[in-house]
Amino acid sequence: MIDVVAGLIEDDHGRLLACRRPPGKHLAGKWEFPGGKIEPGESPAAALVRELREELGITVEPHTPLTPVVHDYGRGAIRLIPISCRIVEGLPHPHEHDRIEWCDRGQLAGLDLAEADRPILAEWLGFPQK
Ligand SMILES: Nc1nc2c([nH]c(=O)n2[C@@H]2O[C@H](COP(=O)(O)OP(=O)(O)OP(=O)(O)O)[C@@H](O)[C@H]2O)c(=O)[nH]1
Repeated sequence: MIDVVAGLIEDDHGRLLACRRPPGKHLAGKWEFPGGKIEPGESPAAALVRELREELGITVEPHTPLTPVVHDYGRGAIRLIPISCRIVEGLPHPHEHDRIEWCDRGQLAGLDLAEADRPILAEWLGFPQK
């Protein structure tokens, strides 16, 4: 099982940052929540901070963990661990995605999201709006 952390980055308008996987990668063209594989001995929150620095050039503060999702795309199972977070420094620039987009609830519902991310988005959409 490979543990992967994914950040639900919320802005002040209640939107989430969605990122599109680039051509040539597994799940190219699918949208996801940015993050990546957790290294041995690393906590999910620490992995999230490290990955979002690398991928987007931002520093985040992890907040609430959501329910992890185990999924197999046919090449071994991943455990996707979602954590909501806020940006405390920097503006996101895509270093590893071909598009990034702040999405409101309607836009999120219409995204061609990676399969493992769908229950995560459903859980987040079920939270009361601020
Ligand atoms: N970062 C991230 N990965 C996700 C999400 N949803 C999802 O299924 N994944 C899958 O989790 C795995 C780890 O992703 P990654 O971004 O760290 O790794 P990668 O694409 O460089 O590695 P890979 O191509 O060897 O799998 C990938 O297979 C990716 O497709 C998500 O929301 N965020």
